Amino acid sequence: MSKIVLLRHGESIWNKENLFTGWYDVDLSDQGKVEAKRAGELLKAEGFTFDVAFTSVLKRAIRTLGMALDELDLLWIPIEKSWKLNERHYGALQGLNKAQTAAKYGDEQVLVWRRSYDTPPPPLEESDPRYPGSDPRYAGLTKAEIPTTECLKDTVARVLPYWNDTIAPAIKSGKKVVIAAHGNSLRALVKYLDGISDDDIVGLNIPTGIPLVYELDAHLKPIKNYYLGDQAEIAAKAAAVAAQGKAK
Ligand SMILES: O=C(O)[C@H](O)COP(=O)(O)O
Repeated sequence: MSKIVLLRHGESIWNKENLFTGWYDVDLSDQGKVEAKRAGELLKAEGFTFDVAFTSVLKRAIRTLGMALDELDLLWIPIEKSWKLNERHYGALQGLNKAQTAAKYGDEQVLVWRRSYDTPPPPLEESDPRYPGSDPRYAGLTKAEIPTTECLKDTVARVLPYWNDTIAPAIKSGKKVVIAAHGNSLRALVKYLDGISDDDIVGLNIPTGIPLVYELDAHLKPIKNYYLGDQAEIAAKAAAVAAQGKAK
């Protein structure tokens, strides 16, 4: 049996302001830093240790991982960063306020953009300053790999090969693994691990800064999964994520 930990970054400044973020590289809010430290404390209290860590190329996930590893005195372990663990690209919605977008287009439309499996948000033009094509961290990507928008299906299509080619072999070799990533790149992974249907994934919301433990069998099939911490508080945090896309 292997145990892995999935960790969504702590609250970011744009989470706090309720803005669609995607590939925008925003830092943690003060609350997000508290959450990241707390995640490390929880992992330490439960006796977790790690041999290798995987994260995205976005600072909110990298910083969360660093702060959690610092609590565990594991800042020295190898950290592999990949764009394949980035947040889902939010296309032309990036930078817009979620509640205001719902007030303009309706709660239902925003739910489709946020949570449907295969309907992407409106795309960016390549001339848009938000297009990631000239960002040096994506210099190694092919044109086809650089998104102008993504639905969850598109995110699964990059997260899953990274899981299969890089993360799963590390787990199978006996390494203890932590993955610090994002709400939707982790939804992509959880959908795959738990075999969640395209319809049911709409209802899955992952709270910020809470360690999600998966116990896996020898074939890396989940035996069980659970969040560390106060379960009522975690459920309230997940419900708050769901409510971010409502006009109110
Ligand atoms: O990119 C974002 O805005 C968030 O990290 C995830 O947003 P969502 O919960 O609206 O999909």
